Amino acid sequence: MIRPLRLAISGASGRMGHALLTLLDDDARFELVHAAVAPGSVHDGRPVFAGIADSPRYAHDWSQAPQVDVVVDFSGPAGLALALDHCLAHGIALVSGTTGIEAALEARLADAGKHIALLRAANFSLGVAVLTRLLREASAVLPAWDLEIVEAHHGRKQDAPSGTALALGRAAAEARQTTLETTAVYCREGRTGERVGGAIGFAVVRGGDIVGEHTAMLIGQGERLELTHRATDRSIFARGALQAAHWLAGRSAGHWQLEDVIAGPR
Ligand SMILES: NC(=O)C1=CN([C@@H]2O[C@H](COP(=O)(O)OP(=O)(O)OC[C@H]3O[C@@H](n4cnc5c(N)ncnc54)[C@H](OP(=O)(O)O)[C@@H]3O)[C@@H](O)[C@H]2O)C=CC1
Ligand SMILES: O=C(O)C1=N[C@H](C(=O)O)C[C@H](O)C1
Repeated sequence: MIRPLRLAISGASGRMGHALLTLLDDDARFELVHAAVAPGSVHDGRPVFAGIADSPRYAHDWSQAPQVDVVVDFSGPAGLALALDHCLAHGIALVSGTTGIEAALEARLADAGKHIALLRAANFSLGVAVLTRLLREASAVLPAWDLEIVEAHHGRKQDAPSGTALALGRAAAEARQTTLETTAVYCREGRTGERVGGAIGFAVVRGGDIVGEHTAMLIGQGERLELTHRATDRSIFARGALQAAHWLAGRSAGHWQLEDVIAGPR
């Protein structure tokens, strides 16, 4: 019998942590061995699975972690930085869905690919992977149409625009042989003047319990194409991340993509 992979979750007490733990209940591929939370978290020290005698406990301290095969991180920039330290120190594969990362941590992550297997995605759903492909194609076929990306999320989200919106914008920009750095418009207010040709605009909605919605609007003269993805359940992200973790554990160092996982075994 193949032993289950020893899994650590970074951000285990959060919304995505909860979605991951719910799926793990019924997934023999993994054994949860560490459940990382923030220093000072109210969950620190509590059992992860209430009523189970030998349940792992939430812990802020990675030095308490036993041997781990793969870490799945949905925490935030600070939590990801701590998980990354641990993965680099012990040669552990890392799957991360954390978004809103600043340049210094991006640079550390870029370098980490030389030492560990790393797979990051702004969105682990299958539907958004397909949306990205469709947008790439539509943007290339309709290069002169105006592109606006609208995203909506729950009121507790910490970053904007969402990582997914930025990734969609990047994919479209690439298909048009340009970059987000030169085309993105993140904010419009007051007397903005006319829309700049070739701009990729972003608009952000926050409120209530919206799980995550993204619409790419390609706007021409007399017609408009809209590509929309609506997530209604976080389990779609959790399932994708666990699939990625199963695929990534034991792989060589490097930056792997969700597309590699979807394409199948190598
Ligand atoms: N790629 C994708 O498919 C998706 C990505 N995301 C991204 O995942 C991230 C988390 O989202 P969500 O679950 O909604 O967030 P939550 O705020 O619900 O959860 C965050 C979790 O991270 C923990 N945490 C916070 N700071 C630290 C720290 N310094 N060290 C260790 N752990 C820490 C929190 O612990 P505690 O609260 O106990 O203190 C909590 O468990 C965000 O960046 C979000 O954008 C979300 C959904 C899908
Ligand atoms: O914070 C969230 O909730 C989500 N974040 C991701 C993002 O920033 O794109 C993915 C998903 O839309 C949910």
